[in-house]
Amino acid sequence: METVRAAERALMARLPEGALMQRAAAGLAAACAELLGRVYGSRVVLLVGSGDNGGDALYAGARLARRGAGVTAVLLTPGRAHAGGLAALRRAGGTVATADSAAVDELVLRADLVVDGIVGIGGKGGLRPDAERLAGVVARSRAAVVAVDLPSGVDADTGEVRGAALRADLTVTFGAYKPGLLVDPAREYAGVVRLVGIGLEPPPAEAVLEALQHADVARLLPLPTGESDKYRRGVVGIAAGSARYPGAAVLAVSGALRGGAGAVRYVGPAGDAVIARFPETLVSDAGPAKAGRVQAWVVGPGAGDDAAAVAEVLEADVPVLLDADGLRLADREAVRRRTSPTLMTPHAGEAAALLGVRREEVEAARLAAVRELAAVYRATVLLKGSTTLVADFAGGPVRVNATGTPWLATAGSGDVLSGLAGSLLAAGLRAPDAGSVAAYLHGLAGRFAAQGAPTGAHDVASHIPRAWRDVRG
Ligand SMILES: NC(=O)C1=CN([C@@H]2O[C@H](COP(=O)(O)OP(=O)(O)OC[C@H]3O[C@@H](n4cnc5c(N)ncnc54)[C@H](O)[C@@H]3O)[C@@H](O)[C@H]2O)[C@@H](O)CC1
Ligand SMILES: [K+]
Repeated sequence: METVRAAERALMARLPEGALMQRAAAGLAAACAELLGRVYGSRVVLLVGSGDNGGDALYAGARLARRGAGVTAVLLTPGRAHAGGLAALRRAGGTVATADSAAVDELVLRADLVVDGIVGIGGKGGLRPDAERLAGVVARSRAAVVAVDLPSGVDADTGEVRGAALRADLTVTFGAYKPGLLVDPAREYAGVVRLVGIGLEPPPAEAVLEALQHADVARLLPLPTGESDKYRRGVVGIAAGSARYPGAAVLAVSGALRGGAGAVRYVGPAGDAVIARFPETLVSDAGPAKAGRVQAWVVGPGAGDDAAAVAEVLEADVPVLLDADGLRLADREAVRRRTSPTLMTPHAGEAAALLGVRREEVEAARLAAVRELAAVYRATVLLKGSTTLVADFAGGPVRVNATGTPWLATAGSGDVLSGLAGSLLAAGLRAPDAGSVAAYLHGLAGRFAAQGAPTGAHDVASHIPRAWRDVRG
């Protein structure tokens, strides 16, 4: 949050005191009014902490009170609530209660709207006991809940939620998206997120997270030119599958064929299954080192215990994508020594095994986990899951993928992703771009394939071309 704060300080130096808060409160009140539909006669409860987050809530409450809402501010730390905001609310006809008064629960339970202004980006640690108790009452209420800047109790910087937190239907955030609004588990607490501009633009180079949009992905897609032949467009090698798991090889190849490489070379024991489904594949049963030239390797999906193939691939002087069994079988030092890029694509369980922690710990702190893995392996890491993150060991913003859908949590879907990302590597994309573009296309393809119903991984792969066309407009 230091970036946001620095930008705020710079802007405030140029603006009359309170101007930013007034902009924030105006945007917040407008969003609340829209949610309420009819403001006049509605019952609004403001939960107000001791900082400027509470100030925003109080000024917005004053605006709603002036439009005829019955507004009560519940002060969690009486005596320390924002003085200007409190005066404005009183002038507008609002009333004030303290969190320990007996009537507060009833007030919350009967409200149409609860505005969570307990803490914003200045919050430290989880909710205090009185706030935690109120969060429980809010959860039982049928009121719509609007969080100011971010839901109180979530960590703005990391997306971690260490205890109780307010669950919002809508979060109105100011100036910039905070990581806690984009990364699970905190993201789940935020509901729909609306960004209100207050004239605050943190310098993009310092952003902690970034999310690619259609136009960004369109710029990164490898497109054939008049000069292209299949070798110039890149050959991707897939070392995957085993007698036990031939399907993983087929699915990885199905992703690779749709990723922009000019040809797909398959190496491993599932050649017959691959050829039967995709006759355009170049198949070899010699090891990766003897398979002929490729511009990138994918190793691991369904590979069983073929540690030799993983070691051979890691020696190759081209980009390598490590997935599934490949992650488990790869020697850490061999990965760190590599001079060509390495892209690792674990899910939370695999990431936990590599870091030597429990899966729950990775799920609770996804941002920290993806950064740490990237640093430990000197690699680019794509952490799959509810919010897919891509981090590079060289630092820079972590990319968060916005296109995912829970329907993608299906067997074999990761094999398709690894083939797709490997193909983009072979076509010349940098590892962070190959990972994030693949996640983006894969998420879109999953949405097109699912359309609200369960879908299989092969179907996701066959919708990748539609995702390309959608991105290119
Ligand atoms: N700085 C600015 O220019 C702007 C700030 N805005 C608002 O101001 C907020 C940040 O304000 P502050 O820096 O005052 O910080 P907050 O209001 O987020 O919280 C800090 C206050 O809460 C207390 N506190 C910290 N952790 C707590 C916890 N776990 N439980 C209960 N109380 C806790 C602290 O003692 C401090 O008084 C933003 O989130 C946003 O809502 C907006 O008004 C837009 C402009
Ligand atoms: K809040």
